Amino acid sequence: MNKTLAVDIKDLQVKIKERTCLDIPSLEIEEGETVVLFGENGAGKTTLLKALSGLIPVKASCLEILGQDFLSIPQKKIDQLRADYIGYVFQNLYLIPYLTALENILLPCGFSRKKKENVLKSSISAEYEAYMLMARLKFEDPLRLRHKADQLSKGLQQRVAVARALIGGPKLILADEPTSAMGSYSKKIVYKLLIEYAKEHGSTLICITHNKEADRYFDRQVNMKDINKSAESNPLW
Ligand SMILES: Nc1ncnc2c1ncn2[C@@H]1O[C@H](COP(=O)(O)OP(=O)(O)OP(=O)(O)O)[C@@H](O)[C@H]1O
Repeated sequence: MNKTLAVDIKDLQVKIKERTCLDIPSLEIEEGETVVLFGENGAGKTTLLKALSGLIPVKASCLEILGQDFLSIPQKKIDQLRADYIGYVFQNLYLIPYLTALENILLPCGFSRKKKENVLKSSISAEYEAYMLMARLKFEDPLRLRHKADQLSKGLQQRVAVARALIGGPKLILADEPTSAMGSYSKKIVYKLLIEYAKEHGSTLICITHNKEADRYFDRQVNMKDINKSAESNPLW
């Protein structure tokens, strides 16, 4: 049987300030696969996730994400596809500091009718789904979801960012070091939820981590130095 690819890349190149940061001859990730992406600092992990979500300009002979040809569709459509089908935990989180934790989690349902509809298929409301996700992340005190995002510790902010990425059942979940500010107990909870959620929804998960303990939770480990030719010539390491 033919496999369905969530990510199909050929000859992908990304230049930042005249320097080639990514030079990836080929990368295929199957629909529903959970992948951990690792590599040295500066190996291009974050840049790769940005390229996969259409956030930066790239050169490639093939960049198909969730069956959509990102090289031939207008940026506006890519932005809508990202809102509808991708959940992204950014390395810098990008929570809105003056909104509450709950309002931050609900944001994707405001940007995407698809995500809102998805939530309402399985939950009585988006708010209820947000509470359920945070309960699964062992966010002990639901009242703190009413606190402004910048009043929470970095570890709790990361959990809020994870819940925001998961709400609405995205087909592709991208997580950029989602547990960097957490202790080992919390890390385990977050990885467990990311994997469980991806499996429940048939979503593809790509997660960057420096945490070797995380490897065993994922279907596949991808080392940047095995896929990125420009990594060999990176002057940083
Ligand atoms: N905005 C930028 N301006 C200049 N150089 C950049 C920028 N973004 C990325 N780079 C460079 O691109 C390369 C890849 O960076 P990237 O952040 O993707 O690596 P990474 O593997 O995610 O690193 P880390 O583990 O430290 O987060 C690095 O050499 C970095 O210095």
